[in-house]
Amino acid sequence: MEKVDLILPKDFPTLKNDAFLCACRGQETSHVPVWCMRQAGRYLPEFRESRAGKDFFDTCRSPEACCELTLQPIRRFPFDAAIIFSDILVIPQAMGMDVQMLSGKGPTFPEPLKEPEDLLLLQPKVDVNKELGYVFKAITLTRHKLEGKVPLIGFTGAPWTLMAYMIEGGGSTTHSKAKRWLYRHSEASHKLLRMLTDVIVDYLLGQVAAGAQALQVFESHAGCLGPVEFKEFSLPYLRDIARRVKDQLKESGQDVPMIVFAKDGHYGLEDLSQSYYDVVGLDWTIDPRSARERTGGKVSLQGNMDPCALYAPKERISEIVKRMLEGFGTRGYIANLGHGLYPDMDPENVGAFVEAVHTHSRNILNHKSEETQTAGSDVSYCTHNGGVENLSVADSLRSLRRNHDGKVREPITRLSLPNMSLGLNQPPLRQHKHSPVLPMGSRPHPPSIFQQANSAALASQALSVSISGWFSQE
Ligand SMILES: Cc1c2[nH]c(c1CCC(=O)O)Cc1[nH]c(c(CCC(=O)O)c1C)Cc1[nH]c(c(CCC(=O)O)c1C)Cc1[nH]c(c(CCC(=O)O)c1C)C2
Repeated sequence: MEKVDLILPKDFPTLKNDAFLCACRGQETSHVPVWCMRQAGRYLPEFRESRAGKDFFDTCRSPEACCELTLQPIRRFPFDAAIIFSDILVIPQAMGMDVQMLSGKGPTFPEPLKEPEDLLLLQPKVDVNKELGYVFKAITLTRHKLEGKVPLIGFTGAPWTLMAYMIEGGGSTTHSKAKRWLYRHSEASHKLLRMLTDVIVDYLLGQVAAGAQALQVFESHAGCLGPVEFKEFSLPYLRDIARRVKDQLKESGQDVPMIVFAKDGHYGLEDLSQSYYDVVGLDWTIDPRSARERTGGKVSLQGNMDPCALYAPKERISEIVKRMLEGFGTRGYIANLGHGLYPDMDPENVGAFVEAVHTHSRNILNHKSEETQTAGSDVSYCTHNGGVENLSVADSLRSLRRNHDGKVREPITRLSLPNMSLGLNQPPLRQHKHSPVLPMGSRPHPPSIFQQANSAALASQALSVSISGWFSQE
């Protein structure tokens, strides 16, 4: 028996920094958590040294190597989360396809899928413990070795992105071979997407059983689909994955935050915010305020600085980060890049990015808490029996809790802020002198609530959470 087999997914060290997990759930944090996609990567000299001369997928199959590569960025920077070192293409391998990582070329499938008959060559049922147990071992080992410093994220590629690689045989700019299947062999495409979805669900559940504390689903090739194809070939499978994983975890009393990152999939933002995920990851082409408006507080957001901004001088990085934080607000937000780090990036600038997120967000939060103390006496919160209690804005906001389906968990009667009030089908309420209250019993046109609530949300940086309560309780 190998040493790593004796390390079990239990008795994990206590988590010391839960900012990332709290932000995923829309809860308050003392700073905005930050991590970077591809934080374990070639921009780090220690990564290049560890990987030198070794085959990429041999490295992926070594739990000790994956653990070491995952920990390297955590030792260097105060990231708020670690992501397990692996690759999305281990799934096609588990389904029986040969995938090699060729230097200078990237992932290559010597025998990609060409026609629908080729689906018969794939394993119809994958035993993830047998085929991908090495990833689970890497997760368990890493979770122990992290010593509770930060949570560990597990991940997978989404069905469409994996399908694209399996048909293209590697990276592509047009994805024309894979898209040919969508237009020409739509039934076979759905069959393949369903097969992938089944493996992915088992794979993600296996990652959680091994110790993953959050899960990210990468739909890296969403951008080459139009809105219609996205709705048919990507969204239903992304939804199915989150629903099935969440449902099965619920049965064992677990709730693990799930993040969906559909790169360049702007048109899917509203749909993705109502797809059982806790967090929607954004690339840099979306404006933070507009993303908040379009997702209406139903999910937390993650992203979205242009990775190339890391080529800027440190002072400029700091300004860009500040603007990004002002756009997203500090609650229900995880700072990240809009895509992965590139190999030629300067680790020092990555450090500057992390520091800027922590420093600016702490400043904003400290400033906000001073304002909240002043605003506290202006806030009235009406209880169920019609009484009125005075609560601070912070208390009122704290009592808003989201479920992953976007519904407010605790019954909120009304939340009044100096410039905004929301009523939720409750007994007659008294109007606070500073609060223009929506008339009881009226059903204002949703967009008008949206506009009002959005300006309040921008001011308070959290109110948007209650908008979903309004709609879900109607
Ligand atoms: C560091 C690395 C990885 N994969 C590859 C590399 C570079 C090659 C090397 O080090 O030798 C090849 C590697 N693997 C892949 C590519 C992209 C090829 C292409 O389509 O152009 C390359 C060069 C495929 C891949 N692999 C992944 C995605 C989804 C994210 C994204 O959109 O970038 C994709 C598309 C996921 C992935 N891949 C990796 C991680 C590790 C954790 C971390 O982020 O720190 C993750 C999450 C690790």
